[in-house]
Amino acid sequence: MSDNKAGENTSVFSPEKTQYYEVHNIVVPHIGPVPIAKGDFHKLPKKVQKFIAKWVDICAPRALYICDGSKEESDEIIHKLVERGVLTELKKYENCFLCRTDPADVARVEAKTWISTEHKYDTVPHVREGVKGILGQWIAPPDMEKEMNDRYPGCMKGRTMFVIPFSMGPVGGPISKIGIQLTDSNYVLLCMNIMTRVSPKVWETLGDGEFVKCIHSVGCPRPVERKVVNHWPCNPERIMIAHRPTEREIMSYGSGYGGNSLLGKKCFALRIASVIARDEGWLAEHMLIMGLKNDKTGDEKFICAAFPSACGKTNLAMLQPSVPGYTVRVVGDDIAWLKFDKEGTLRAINPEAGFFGVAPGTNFKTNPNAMKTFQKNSIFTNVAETADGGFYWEGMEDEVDKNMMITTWLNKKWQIGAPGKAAHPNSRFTAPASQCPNIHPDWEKPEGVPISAIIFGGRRPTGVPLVFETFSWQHGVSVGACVKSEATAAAEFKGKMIMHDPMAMRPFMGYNFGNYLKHWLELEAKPHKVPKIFHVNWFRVDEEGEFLWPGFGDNIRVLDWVLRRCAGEEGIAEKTPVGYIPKKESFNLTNLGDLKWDELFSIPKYYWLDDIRESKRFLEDQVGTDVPQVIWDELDEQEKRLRDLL
Ligand SMILES: Nc1nc2c(ncn2[C@@H]2O[C@H](COP(=O)(O)OP(=O)(O)OP(=O)(O)O)[C@@H](O)[C@H]2O)c(=O)[nH]1
Ligand SMILES: O=C([O-])CC(=O)C(=O)O
Ligand SMILES: [Mn+2]
Repeated sequence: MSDNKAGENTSVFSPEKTQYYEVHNIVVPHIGPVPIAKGDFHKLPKKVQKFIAKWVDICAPRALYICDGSKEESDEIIHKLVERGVLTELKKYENCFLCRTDPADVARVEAKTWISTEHKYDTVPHVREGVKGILGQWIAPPDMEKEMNDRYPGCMKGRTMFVIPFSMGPVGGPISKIGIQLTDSNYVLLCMNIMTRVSPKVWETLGDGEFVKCIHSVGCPRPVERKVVNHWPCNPERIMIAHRPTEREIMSYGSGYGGNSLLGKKCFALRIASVIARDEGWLAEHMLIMGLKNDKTGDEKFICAAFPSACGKTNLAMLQPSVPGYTVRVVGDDIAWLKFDKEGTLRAINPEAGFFGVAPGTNFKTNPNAMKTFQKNSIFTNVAETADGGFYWEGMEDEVDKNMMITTWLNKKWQIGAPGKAAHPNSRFTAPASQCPNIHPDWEKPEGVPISAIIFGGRRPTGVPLVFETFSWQHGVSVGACVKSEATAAAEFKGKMIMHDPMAMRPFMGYNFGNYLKHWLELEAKPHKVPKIFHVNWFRVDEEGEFLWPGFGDNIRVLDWVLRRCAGEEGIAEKTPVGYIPKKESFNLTNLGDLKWDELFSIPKYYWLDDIRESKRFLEDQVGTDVPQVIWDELDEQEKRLRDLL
């Protein structure tokens, strides 16, 4: 790569030239001219030209393609991918396609995700000696440079480099941010077109301004050395998802899947954005946003909820109520950017433009709104296919003919009832949010919607009640800091272990978690009106392992109680050591049938005492001296309340 001049402290990635353009080529110092397949390179902002040139010089693609996010562009790419066998058309629907990945590339890889800052403790907390930190992985800049040098030079040989200008949040909105992703994956381009706002308008809005630099390569230059499985190039052994928050830069190598490759999502909108949010006084959170309009009064309230991956955000956001009373509409299903306005009201925007949702478990009973959203213009990854050109996954048993021939995600013939699974447990749909039948009319409102409640939750098979309200903002933050959940298929973990996932952000923290908690606590300052904080658990089971709560559409009953509490309704809550729980007679139980209320709401003293000790140990081990004193005080008080319990 570039030869550093003596004494000059530049990265090996910095080309010296600033003039890169010939009529049909971009000309870079080390590899010379590279043809421009599409787009007006010379019209791009200068900073962008420099960014692209630097990476063309390093990655050595065979051509450059500047995307415009148009329907024609997607159609052209889809056509090519269908011809090559990368995508299969799902003929039963309009403009829907199935993609099967290499089975070695099916989920986020947390063990290979890194953040690089000059000072280690900017990124990770003071973890106890000998303990492996789980709240982010730090890598020193020189080590990162070395890893990059081992991967990127020539990594796009024989492939096209796509330049994707995208906005997280409505283009030009006051809370929105711009990113530019370079990628050699056309699947990624298609999904980015759905998940973010890709448009030439981004160039105008950007001008000379700052943008988040996103570099992505599947790590499979041509001629390929690694066998390509399913026409899905990737390099799982060499995956590295790296972030430089100070430089607002993301470099992702080796994977084409989901949160590893759609860099606007977890990498930008959570990890990098949480750092920007810290610096600018707002929050970037792993939260859904939804609106609930009271049909009687017409009053509408919005709430945010943070659950770990594959724990029910998409389902709650799209909720179809099982009982009358509310009109429920979705603003976002995965990520919220929250900012206090001048009046001190907390407002949230959904930075995304699409849903990248878990397919298994989704059906017309559990989530009809999702089903209706992806009947057209959608991409399905690692689901199964029915003989009549439809999608199929676990949970659709009652919606497909029992004798239907099905091809699994692994391309094997299969029928309902046969052993094994038809779809990968982390298989996903990618669909435009605008197609959701209950999308909120204000979902793209640039200044966001006002938030009345924040809800934390996780998969807790035992001990944790269906819902409780925390006593204060500080208590709520301590509850968020202690969120735990059973592992799911969204990342590489196996088995059903209960893991800590504080604030549902464990895999997505962009900076020292202790400082993140301080930031949350500081937001309570005047004139900020902080919302109430709740905790929910849809996943408690009885002795037979059956869910105690029906979940899905019935979750409206819980939200009803939450909103009544937010409105200050008295007499509907009972105080317990962990928070307020509903009084049974105040809770909407109409048509619910048998419900083991006492079991669903019990707060077993010794379970909770163990839990709190374990949470304290977790914070001591993982966050150490960075834990704010307020959090210790809250945990001590909670422990005392539990001890006093008869
Ligand atoms: N029992 C039960 N299962 C649920 C409920 N809500 C969601 N699920 C199941 O949990 C799984 C994940 O749900 P999602 O809504 O996709 O979870 P998510 O939080 O959006 O996941 P990510 O997109 O990975 O962040 C699916 O298989 C759902 O069917 C519920 O209320 N009760
Ligand atoms: O990031 C991904 O691959 C999918 C996702 O939404 C999550 O894991 O929370
Ligand atoms: Mn989701």
